[in-house]
Amino acid sequence: MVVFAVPAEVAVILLDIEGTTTPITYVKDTLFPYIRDNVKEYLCAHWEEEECQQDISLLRKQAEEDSNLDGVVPIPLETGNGEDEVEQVIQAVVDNVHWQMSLDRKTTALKQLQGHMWRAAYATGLMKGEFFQDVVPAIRKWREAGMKVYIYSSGSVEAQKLLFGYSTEGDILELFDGHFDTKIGHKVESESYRRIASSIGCSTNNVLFLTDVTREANAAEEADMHVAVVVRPGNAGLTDDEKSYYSLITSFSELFLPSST
Ligand SMILES: CSCCC(=O)C(=O)COP(=O)(O)O
Ligand SMILES: [Mg+2]
Repeated sequence: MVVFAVPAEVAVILLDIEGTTTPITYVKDTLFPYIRDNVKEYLCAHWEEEECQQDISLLRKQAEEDSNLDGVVPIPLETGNGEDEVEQVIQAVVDNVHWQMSLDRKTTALKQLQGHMWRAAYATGLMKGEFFQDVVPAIRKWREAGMKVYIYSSGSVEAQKLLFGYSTEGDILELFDGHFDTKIGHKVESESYRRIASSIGCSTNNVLFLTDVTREANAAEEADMHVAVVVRPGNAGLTDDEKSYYSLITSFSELFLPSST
C-alpha cells in the first residue's frame, strides 16, 4: 500500500468533496439532474420569498459579469408588469442555470441556488450524501489523533451541511470543525487558501489539503499548504507530469499521521 507521511507540522486536514470524499457520479447523476429537472418548479413555488429573490439577484449579477461569454442567458429585471413578465424572467433563470450547469460552472450564484434547492430533496429522504468507504473511518481516526478537519468545496456551505447531515452514514456533521465555500474565494486561487488558514487561526503550512483537481492543489501549494491529489474511480485522469509531481493517494487510509508511528 502507498503511504503518504503527513508532515509533523500539519494540524488541520482540509477536504474537497466531489472526487475526494464523494464519487463524481453522485454529483453528476444524482445532485445535478435534480436541479435541472426541478429548477422551474422550484422557482415558481418560491418566487415571492426573500431568499429566492436574493438568489435571482445574484444570478442576474453573475449573468452581467458573464455577458462576454458564448451562450450566456441574461436575466431581465422584473418591473411589475404582470404574470407574463414573471414567466419570462423565470424562464430566463431556468435557461441561465441550465447553461451554467452545461459548463459545470462553480459560480457562487449557481451554487447558492443549488444548495437551497437540495434542502427539500434531502429532508424528504429523496437523496442521501454518499462517500467512498474509507472516508468516514479515516476522518474519525484523524480526529482521535487530534487533527482538525475542515471542508472546502465549490458546493455552498449549506449544500455541504446537507450532504454530511443527511448521508448514508447518518448525520456526520460533528466530524467537521468548519466549512468553506467560494465565498472565501475560488478554489484555483492561492489567496483563498491563505484566507482559509487565517480564518482557522493557523499558518498555511499547518494545513494538508486533499483534492482531485491539480489546479486546486497547485493554488494551495502556492499558498504553502501541503497537498496530496486524490485518485478515485471516475475522476479525471492525470498527466504523467502531474502523476510524478504530486503526492497521490487512492484512499484516505493511505495517510500516515506522525502520531501513528
Ligand atoms: C455539497 S457539494 C455539491 C457538489 C457541487 O456542487 C460541487 O461543485 C462540488 O465541487 P468540489 O469543489 O467539491 O469539487
Ligand atoms: Mg473535487
